[in-house]
Amino acid sequence: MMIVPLLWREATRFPAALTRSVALLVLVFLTHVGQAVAIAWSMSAVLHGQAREVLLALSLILGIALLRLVLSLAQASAAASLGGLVRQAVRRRAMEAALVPERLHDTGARDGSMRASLGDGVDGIDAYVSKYVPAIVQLLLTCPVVVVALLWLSPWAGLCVAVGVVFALVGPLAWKRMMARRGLDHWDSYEALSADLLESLRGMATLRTLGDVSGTRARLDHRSEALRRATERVMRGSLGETSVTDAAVQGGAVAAAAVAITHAVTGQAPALEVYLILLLSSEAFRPIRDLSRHWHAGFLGLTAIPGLKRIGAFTEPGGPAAEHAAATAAPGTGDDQAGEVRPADELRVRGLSFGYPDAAGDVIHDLDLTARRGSLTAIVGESGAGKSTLFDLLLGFLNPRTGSIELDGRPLRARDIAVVSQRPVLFAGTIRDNLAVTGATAEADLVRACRDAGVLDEIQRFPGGFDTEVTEAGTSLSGGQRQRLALARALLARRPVLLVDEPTSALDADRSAGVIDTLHRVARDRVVLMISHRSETLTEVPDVFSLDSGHLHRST
Ligand SMILES: Nc1ncnc2c1ncn2[C@@H]1O[C@H](COP(=O)(O)OP(=O)(O)OP(=O)(O)O)[C@@H](O)[C@H]1O
Repeated sequence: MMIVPLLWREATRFPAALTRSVALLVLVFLTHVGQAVAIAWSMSAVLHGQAREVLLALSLILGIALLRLVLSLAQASAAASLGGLVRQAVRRRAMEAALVPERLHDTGARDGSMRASLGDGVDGIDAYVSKYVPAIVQLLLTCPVVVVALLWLSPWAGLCVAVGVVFALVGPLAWKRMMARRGLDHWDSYEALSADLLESLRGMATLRTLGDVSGTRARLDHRSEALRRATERVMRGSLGETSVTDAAVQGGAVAAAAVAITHAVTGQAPALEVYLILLLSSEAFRPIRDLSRHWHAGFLGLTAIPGLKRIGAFTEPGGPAAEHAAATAAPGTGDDQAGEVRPADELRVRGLSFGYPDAAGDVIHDLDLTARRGSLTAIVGESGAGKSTLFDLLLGFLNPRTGSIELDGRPLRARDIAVVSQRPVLFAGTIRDNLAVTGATAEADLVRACRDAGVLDEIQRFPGGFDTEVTEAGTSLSGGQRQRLALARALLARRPVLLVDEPTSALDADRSAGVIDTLHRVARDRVVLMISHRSETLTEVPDVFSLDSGHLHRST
């Protein structure tokens, strides 16, 4: 018996479903005990030639079997419903955490391992929670009752069974712990293979052009081999665990049977009692056999726990992630959604300093910046100067060591900001679907935003117009089209601050000038702050700052 408090807590979050599942399990077990008693009665009646009793006992056995069928079906359904509730809750929390990026660009999480945890990991804990947990409760409730009944019938037989039960529960603990340890390696291998496989599939074109297909195949083979070895190690541990449990169960039952036979031979007990000892001692071990079966089914869930913890599946909403999720909640739900942008005049950053925890010095040094509504503000800087870090600080993904960020004199909130990232993400669906994530659905709004973003002409040239399908990650559109569509989406979000990261990186000179014109226009009723590498596109921008190793200067 291995109790994992974290998963118990998940099961006890649904007390009604857990109680129903346990109660039905106990009833099913009672039908087994009842049937054992009826069989003992029928055999004793056969021995004594009591035809009427035999008939009665056989009818009872049949009735109990039918009752058990109904109860077993109800119990399976109760277990499925408990498992479903837990799965849903765990997945919901994981999704809530997953939908809050740690950084604008790189979150550090690998999609493949996330998928493995969210899919197979969550399914794995279902078996532990819906089957193993109720089976433990049932064992604790029923096993002592049967052992006491056996002690009453025959103290020696009861003692043999009691010792067998204790050994069956305690004996395999060391094996179970070893399996749990090996299981973690197994899960790590499984996650690593899933992550590598997904990345290889996504990057297949790049790998092919770099001539690394065979290298990738070798890496995947290596991962596969590691997973096979880890699986074998777990299976060896599992065999050991099963053998110890079986030895204790069989040993206890055989010893009790030997006591029963001795009673029969010496004539110490009537036939009915002998049969009862034989059958009940076997029934006493039934919950243990069930528990062992469910342990193997629920084992995958145990090994997935660290992965699930990493993605926040056991973290209650209410932490910083949830606050951020709430702050960036879907447009249409906040007070700043109705109608036009609720304007803000001034974004002011004062004395901002930040250093990464594992880095030697600060990346942003005592930075002051004011960006105003009405004119575009741009920040230029070399690669590594700290531009993305500054955006992550503005977005609240990183916490400054010192300094403040205010919008019109109050702290800047995540829901004040719309972002067009350097690598905009589009979702599988139509262009309209991608724009509708902002909550805006009116055709006139979509047309205006797309016109302002300079992408309307191209959309109208597609045969499907706004209903043209874009694939996952937007690969059916050009880089420039994706960027302008993302800009249209950000405009539809109606936030008072617009952050734009490298808006012209995927554009030719004409298009770049067009996008800068667009940003000038949208800056009339928003604070617009853009990052750029290309200072040559910023000749018309009045406020250009240059970021140099985390120090900000006004550009000349
Ligand atoms: N998670 C991190 N841990 C430690 N250092 C980091 C981390 N992320 C970024 N840095 C460092 O911080 C500095 C600023 O990085 P940042 O990504 O902000 O630069 P950037 O100006 O946006 O660069 P680019 O134009 O290439 O995107 C770099 O020296 C980078 O190596």
